[in-house]
Order: sequence, then structure tokens, then C-alpha cells
Amino acid sequence: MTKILTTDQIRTLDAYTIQHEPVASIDLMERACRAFVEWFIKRADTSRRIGIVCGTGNNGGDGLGIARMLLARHYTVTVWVVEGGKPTADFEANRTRLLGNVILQMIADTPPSTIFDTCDIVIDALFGSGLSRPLEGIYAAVIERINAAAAWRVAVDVPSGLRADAPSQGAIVQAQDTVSFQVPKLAFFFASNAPYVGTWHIVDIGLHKGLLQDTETDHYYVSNDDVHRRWKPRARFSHKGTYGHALLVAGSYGKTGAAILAARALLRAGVGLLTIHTPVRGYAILQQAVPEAMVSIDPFEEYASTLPSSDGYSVIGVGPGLGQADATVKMMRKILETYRKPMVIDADALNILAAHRELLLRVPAGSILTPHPKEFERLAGKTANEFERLEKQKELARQLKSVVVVKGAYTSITSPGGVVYFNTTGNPGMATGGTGDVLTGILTGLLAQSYTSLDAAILGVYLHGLAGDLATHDLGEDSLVASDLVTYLPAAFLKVSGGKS
Ligand SMILES: NC(=O)C1=CN([C@@H]2O[C@H](COP(=O)(O)OP(=O)(O)OC[C@H]3O[C@@H](n4cnc5c(N)ncnc54)[C@H](O)[C@@H]3O)[C@@H](O)[C@H]2O)[C@@H](O)CC1
Ligand SMILES: Nc1ncnc2c1ncn2[C@@H]1O[C@H](COP(=O)(O)OP(=O)(O)O)[C@@H](O)[C@H]1O
Ligand SMILES: [K+]
Repeated sequence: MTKILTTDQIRTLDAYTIQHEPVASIDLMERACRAFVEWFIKRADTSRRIGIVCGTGNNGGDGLGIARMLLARHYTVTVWVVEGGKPTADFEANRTRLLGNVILQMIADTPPSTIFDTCDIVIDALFGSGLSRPLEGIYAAVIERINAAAAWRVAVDVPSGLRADAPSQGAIVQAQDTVSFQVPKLAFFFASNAPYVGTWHIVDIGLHKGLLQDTETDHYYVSNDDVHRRWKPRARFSHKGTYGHALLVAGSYGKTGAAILAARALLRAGVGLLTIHTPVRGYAILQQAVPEAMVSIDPFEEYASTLPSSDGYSVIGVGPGLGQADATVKMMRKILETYRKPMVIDADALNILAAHRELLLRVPAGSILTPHPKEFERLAGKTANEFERLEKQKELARQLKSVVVVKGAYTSITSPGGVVYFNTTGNPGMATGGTGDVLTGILTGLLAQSYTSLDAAILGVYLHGLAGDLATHDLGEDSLVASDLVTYLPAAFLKVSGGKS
């Protein structure tokens, strides 16, 4: 698991590294500059004209160090320093080291609109993690010019003006790429910050490994290695009973497709047996579309109303295409009154819980809820920003002793203990109807095979996104449809298992 740390934690790590490695503060800055430059030179050749915009703090100090290193590699570099604020010691040290290499262009007033016209690339080193209030005045004016520049904008550590652990206000640099030191910052995972962060990249600056390991956090992001460790190979003498019997309660008149997508994904996720409960109208369709599954037929024609029995199923997945008819609400009530094993709850099943809140408290411990942001809002109420939403998500997971998965780019998975795991696979091609139904199927299939709820959620969300990435590699984002995720799920399993699936 890769940690996401707060600015305060990173500051502590910086100080600890300086004291215990030991390394001089300026040498740590030198390492940060070198890490940035190594990243940068792989992506820009010396024909590109570079502008570096510096503040007078340590982020600005980085900018000056980067300028020196790029000049030594024969890049054409112009350095601007925005006046104001007491320069830090390391900024001063790097200013001295730069003397004679380049003349610093000081900015004391609103710069002309043409200021960055001669730059192919603007490196933003105005402010980093030291930001303590919204940027305004001269800083806002410079940022306006940076954002208007027809150049590739690259931020050092964080885009200037963006707060790493809290909602941001004021002027913020809109970087296309952010090269961040050692660990990603929480703000990078939120949709509202995407216009500022662009694509983020992590470079290692060698902060103290021991303390990095010991630093506690509630926030992680998921890598291929973490997922590989959670995946379980099938045993030689196993049989279909080993892999659970899932019940999928899905589909209504006009929405049998949702049941098909979830069912197909469930089977491809490796479940032993699958029964789908669906209204009469869905029966013939499902038997043809998913011959591997058994079908339990509801007495009602168009929507589900009565589940004969929930006994004997290892897991219930409920929601895709379900509808919210009164009879369906009654059925949900009955399920929640009788079934005590973990469930996967999605789509209309979540909307039913939101509209009948007494049912919410009956969700079996260890369940997985998979709302998209709108469904989450119905469940947990409106929030002013994504930081607040994340806190509510942790609260809901704790309250229900369940895993809450809020879907989107960087889907967030919250454990019952309130720990958050951000998924890193997936792409905008997946923003198309039915992809959520596929996820419900995958998660239900994994839970049936006695993965823990948290492992099922982390592995399942990762596989789902990876299937999307592999599909996109062949088909492109625009043409991706939900069925493609099912088609590419086997390839995703193969990749996660290191070819052993
Ligand atoms: N040893 C270290 O601490 C290292 C720090 N590094 C760099 O240092 C950065 C942090 O540096 P600093 O802590 O000096 O902070 P910044 O360079 O981000 O900001 C400088 C100063 O600006 C002032 N300021 C904050 N908000 C302002 C506002 N709205 N208007 C005007 N002034 C404002 C504050 O007094 C702050 O200390 C990191 O992001 C990273 O780039 C790296 O060089 C790695 C090592
Ligand atoms: N831009 C994106 N990047 C990564 N994943 C995405 C993106 N947009 C959507 N997805 C994924 O696609 C799925 C959409 O689910 P959902 O909103 O429930 O759709 P539906 O109800 O149509 O099935 C989620 O798993 C989500 O994480
Ligand atoms: K910056």
C-alpha cells in the first residue's frame, strides 16, 4: 500500500530525514531538484524554451536549483522570481549558487500579458506545501498569466495555490503535470482539483524510510503489488462448492440488461454457482444470455417482489436494474430482516435504503455498498466539498461496519475502520451506462469466494478498472461499452495474478 500523507507529516519527515540521515537541508533540496530534473529531461529536449516561476520559499528554492541543473544541461532557461515574503535560507543558498549562470527577472507588479510568450514550458515553483492562505494580489496576477500561457505547465510538488489536505480557494495554477515529492497529496484524488493537478507523478527524494514506514495514515492508494497479494489462486482439489453460490437480485422490465451485465461479470469473477432472481419478463432473456446461471422467477411480471428464500446463498448482490416499486421495497425489507451474511448493495437497492433509512441500519456487517457520488449524496446527505464527503464516507462505513465504495476516477474504498484506499486503475471510457453493474457482479463474485469484504472491494475495483484500461488499449475510450469490461476481465485477472489465474 502506498501512503498518502498530510503536509504536516511530510514536514516532520523532512525534518527527521535532515536530522537522522543526516543530510543538510540544502542537500535534501538538491535531491528534490535532481529528482524533478531527471523526470523532466525524459520528456523535454534542449530545444524547448523554459520559464521557471519562483516564489521565495523552499518551493522557489527548488525552482532555482532546477534552473541551475537545466542550464548545466544546456537548456534555455529564464527565471522569474515574484518578490514579497522573506526568502528562506535554502532559497538564498540556491540563489547564490545560480549567480553568474542567469539573471533573475524580478516581478514586483502585475506582469504584461506577453510575459511567457517566449516559453514552450512554464515550471511553476511559486508555492508548494507551505501555502497558508489563498493566493491573491501579485501572486494571483502571475498565476493568471501562467494559466493563460500557451505553454506546457509543470508544477513542482503541488500546483501553486492548491492546498494539499483541505479545500482550496483563491488563484491556483492549472498544471498539465504535477511532479510531487515522495508521496501523493490527498487533494490529487479529487475531481474538483483535476484542472489544477493535471496528471501527477511521484519522484523519490529519499525521505527517511523507517519513519515513512512508521507514519500512520488513514489514506492509501492501491498499486498492482497490493492487489496481487490479495488475489487467491484456486486449489487443485477444489470444486464449484468451494467458490460459493451467489444470488443476484437484479433486473426489471426494460432493465434486464443490467442483470445480464452483472451476471456475466459475476461468473467471470470466478463464482462457483450463480442464481439470478428476476421478474417473469426477464426469465427467457436471462436463460439465453447467461446459460451458466440458474434463474429464480419472481411471481411478478415486471419487477421483483418476493424472494422465495435467501437460505443457502454465500452472498447476495442486489440492485442493478432493480427499480424502486413498492413491492420491490417490501422485498428489500424482507431480505434485510432475514439475511445476515455480507451483501453487495448497488444502484436502486441503495436508493431504496436512502428513501427508507430504517433499512440502512439493517445492512449486514461486512457488506459492500457501491454508490456513485449522486447515490452517495442520497445516502449520506450533501457535502460542501470532497474532503467533507470523504469524512462522511468514513463515517458511514464505521456506522454500518461495512465497506463503502464511492465510484468515479480514483474510486475511494473505505473500510469499516475508516481507512481509505484510492483505486488507480480505470479511465473515462468507463463513463458509460452499465459499467457499475459489471462492478457489482465482480464484487459479488469475489465475496462469494470468501474473500474478506475489504479484499474483495480492493481487488474487485482494481480488476474492474484494469479491465477498462486493457479494453481501452485495444478499443479506445470513446467506443468502450460495459460488456467490454466483462470481455477483458479474464485478461485483468491474468495480469493481477502474474499469469497464474
Ligand atoms: N526540507 C524541506 O522542507 C524540503 C522542501 N521542499 C520544497 O519546499 C516546499 C515547501 O516550502 P516552504 O515551506 O518554504 O513553503 P512554500 O515555498 O510553499 O511557501 C513559502 C512561504 O510563503 C508564505 N505564504 C504562504 N501562503 C502565502 C500566501 N497566500 N501569500 C503569500 N505568502 C504566502 C509562507 O510564509 C510560506 O512559508 C515543498 O513544497 C517543496 O517544494 C523540497 O525542496 C524538499 C525538501
Ligand atoms: N473517468 C473515469 N475514470 C475511471 N473510472 C470511471 C470513470 N468514469 C466512470 N468510471 C467507473 O465506471 C463505473 C460507473 O458506475 P455507475 O456510475 O454506477 O454506472 P452505471 O450505473 O451506468 O453502471 C464506476 O465503477 C466508475 O468508477
Ligand atoms: K508549485
